[in-house]
Amino acid sequence: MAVQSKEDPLMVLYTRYLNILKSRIRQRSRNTKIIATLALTLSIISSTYGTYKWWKRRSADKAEGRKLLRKNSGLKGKDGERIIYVPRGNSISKVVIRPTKQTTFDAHRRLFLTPPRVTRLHSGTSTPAYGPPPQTKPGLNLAFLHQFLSLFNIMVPRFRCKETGLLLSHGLFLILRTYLSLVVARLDGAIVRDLVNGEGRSFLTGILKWLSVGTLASYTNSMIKFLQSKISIAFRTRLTRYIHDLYLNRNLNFYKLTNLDGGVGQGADQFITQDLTLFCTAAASLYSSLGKPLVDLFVFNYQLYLSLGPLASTLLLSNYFATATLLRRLSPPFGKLKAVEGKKEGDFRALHARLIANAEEVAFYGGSDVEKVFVNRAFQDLKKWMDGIYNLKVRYNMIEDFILKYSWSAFGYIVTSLPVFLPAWGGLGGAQELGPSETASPRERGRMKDFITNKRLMLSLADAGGRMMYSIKDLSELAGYTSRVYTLISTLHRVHAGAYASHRRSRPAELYSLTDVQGTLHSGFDGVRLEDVPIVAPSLYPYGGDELIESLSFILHSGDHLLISGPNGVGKSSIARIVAGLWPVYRGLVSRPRQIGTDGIMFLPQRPYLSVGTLRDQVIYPHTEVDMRDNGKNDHHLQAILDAARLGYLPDREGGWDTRKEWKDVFSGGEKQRMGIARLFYHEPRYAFIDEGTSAVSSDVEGLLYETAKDRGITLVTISTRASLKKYHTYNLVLGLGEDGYDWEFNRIGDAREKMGVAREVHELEEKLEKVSDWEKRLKEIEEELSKGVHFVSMDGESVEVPAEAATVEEQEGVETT
Ligand SMILES: Nc1ncnc2c1ncn2[C@@H]1O[C@H](COP(=O)(O)OP(=O)(O)OP(=O)(O)O)[C@@H](O)[C@H]1O
Repeated sequence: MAVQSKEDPLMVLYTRYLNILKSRIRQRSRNTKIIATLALTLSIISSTYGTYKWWKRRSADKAEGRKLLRKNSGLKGKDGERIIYVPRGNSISKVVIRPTKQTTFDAHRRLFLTPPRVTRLHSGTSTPAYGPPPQTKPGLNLAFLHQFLSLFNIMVPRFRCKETGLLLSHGLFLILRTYLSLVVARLDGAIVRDLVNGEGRSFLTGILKWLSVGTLASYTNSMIKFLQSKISIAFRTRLTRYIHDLYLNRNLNFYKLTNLDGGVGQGADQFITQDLTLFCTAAASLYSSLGKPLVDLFVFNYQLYLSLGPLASTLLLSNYFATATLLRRLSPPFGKLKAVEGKKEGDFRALHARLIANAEEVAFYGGSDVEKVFVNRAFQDLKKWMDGIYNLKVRYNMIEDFILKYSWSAFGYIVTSLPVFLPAWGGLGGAQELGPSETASPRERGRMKDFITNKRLMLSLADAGGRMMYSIKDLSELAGYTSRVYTLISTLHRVHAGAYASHRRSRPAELYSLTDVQGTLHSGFDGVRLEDVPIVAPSLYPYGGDELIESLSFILHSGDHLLISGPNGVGKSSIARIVAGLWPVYRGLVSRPRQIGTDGIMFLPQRPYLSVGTLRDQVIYPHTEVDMRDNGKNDHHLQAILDAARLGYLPDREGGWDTRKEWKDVFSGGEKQRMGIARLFYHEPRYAFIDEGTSAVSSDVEGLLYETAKDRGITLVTISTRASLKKYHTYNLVLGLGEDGYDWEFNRIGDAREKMGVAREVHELEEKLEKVSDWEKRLKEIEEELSKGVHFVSMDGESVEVPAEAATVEEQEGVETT
């Protein structure tokens, strides 16, 4: 057959361009040749010098990394980038993490919050506000295309980036593999022909060629797999960093996402850890499972067109379309099924995470049985869903397998037989059949070679087509993962931008919902000020929150310490949440210092938090060791701080500053609270909110801690129900007054109003005490009477006095007491 006997097209191209180059060089003058040689030498010297400088810089980096590796290597570079050194075998590699710029988020907001109408992801309101509405089912539709392209913008941010390089080299290897498959198909045919012809020399050469092509093909195959994994991890790195930048930033999106928005349910952990990984793996594998077969389809179809003729090509193409249409119709909605599976996995995982976080409490209550019921129920739910998916899959796989493997191969045999049975329609193969008649035997051998080559091509083609068809399912599953990741990122954008709009344009926003935030949080004030601020416990979007206090106003300057007191659940901690920016300011104005922590304002939460890391990290949290050293502090300072917080024994007890433990299990309740106070002493903020920060600390130590904090120039805002703390404060904000408990009072401790308030309180207490003493008196009288004896009236009306100890016996015998 002519095609197989032709020279390799790649070799033809190579020889042609080599000859052109040689002839051009020959035509040049002597001077030009000298100049060109000089230029080449210069460029070699300069690139060698460049490489030498690069190598020196790299060695210096490595030396720096080795020095910093054992310490916390979170160095900060320009533009907020972080430099970390990671051990890699015997060497160390430097990783620079650049934060995503605000302008990038602004540019992407359009993609994630205002999708084009045609995708039907848009909610229809004029104001851009929502992530995908629930009615958009994940599947092979325009919404999927939009979501995937939006994510692609993050995964491959510019043309000149690492990911483009990876995709291009992956593409090159895919083309190389297709080319090698062609070479293999030809070789296969040639080897069989030589074997049948009994040409030993050609046969051996064929085998040698086969082995060398095989080596190259194996290398290509493993490179394809390697690059596929590299693409997957590169995509994952881009997306994870992007999500982390959006999730963990100054806007406190990680808190707001679950506590205020609720768009992603229980939390983002499942989305970030599992769904994102599945999405990246599916996206990277789809590139090769769609890209390679697509290249194969074109190349092999063309080859088969040449050798089998137009009829065969038409038949093959119609076969593809028919199969794709049929499978698409029969395919269950894998995208939607996968998205729901992801959610159920998340629920199950969340229950386990919750159990780990609260293990001690559950153990004290002996709650293992009920917790088991919860986790088993969640697992059962997940299992049922997955069983359903497997049942659907088994039916679909059966049909898919039959069509792609057996009916396609039967069809393949028919197509390859075209040159034999229908030579006029059989392309070059047919032409050979119609050619001048040779002896029967060489023609048969030629047929065999052609048949084997064509069969191999058909097999590769069937494989390519099959993989394309299989990827319909993969594509649907990818649509499910895409929808999950897109939902997370669009919800994060919504939280980040505060882009909330009323669901119905005609209806006004619900009172105290996220669409009804009209207050201002002003940071940059030297003090804490609230002006007509309602204290509202928010509900999840789009519902309205509960008003705890209608309107609160007070102002606090440096040096004036404030105690916020009142009954439980009245809204004391809520004030701290509003000032910290965790909850929205629905109305009025809240002013506070700009900085959080050192030189600004700091909040010690009610539940003490201990981070992962060393003992040192616990004291300096949220600083890192590098920050600590930048601030001119060292371990001696930290020791003095621990001494002041009455925790000076900790480094010895725990084995030094660099000890790493699960600190939340190591420290006692009081130690945890004192660690919070130690952090306060380390950061020395101008203002500090302490929410029940010393409730587990003995009162003598508590007093010392308060005095030390004040001596260090920290203005305290203490939230507590302990009246004994009054003596360390200047002002007292009392909540929960009045009949309904909605009133409040802000008094200077010790002034006339406060004294009146205290007198009133004392008076109320005295009244209560009087009542108690009346009751005590009465109780005494009863006891005395009982000890004297009890008068009983017998059944016949006579009064009988019975000693106390006998009374119960008489009672049992039916005597009525008076
Ligand atoms: N994350 C939250 N989302 C919605 N409502 C909340 C949230 N946290 C607390 N609340 C509600 O806000 C109200 C006030 O809570 P807050 O913690 O301010 O009370 P508190 O006065 O500090 O009580 P305690 O003295 O018990 O600490 C409570 O009714 C509570 O249910």
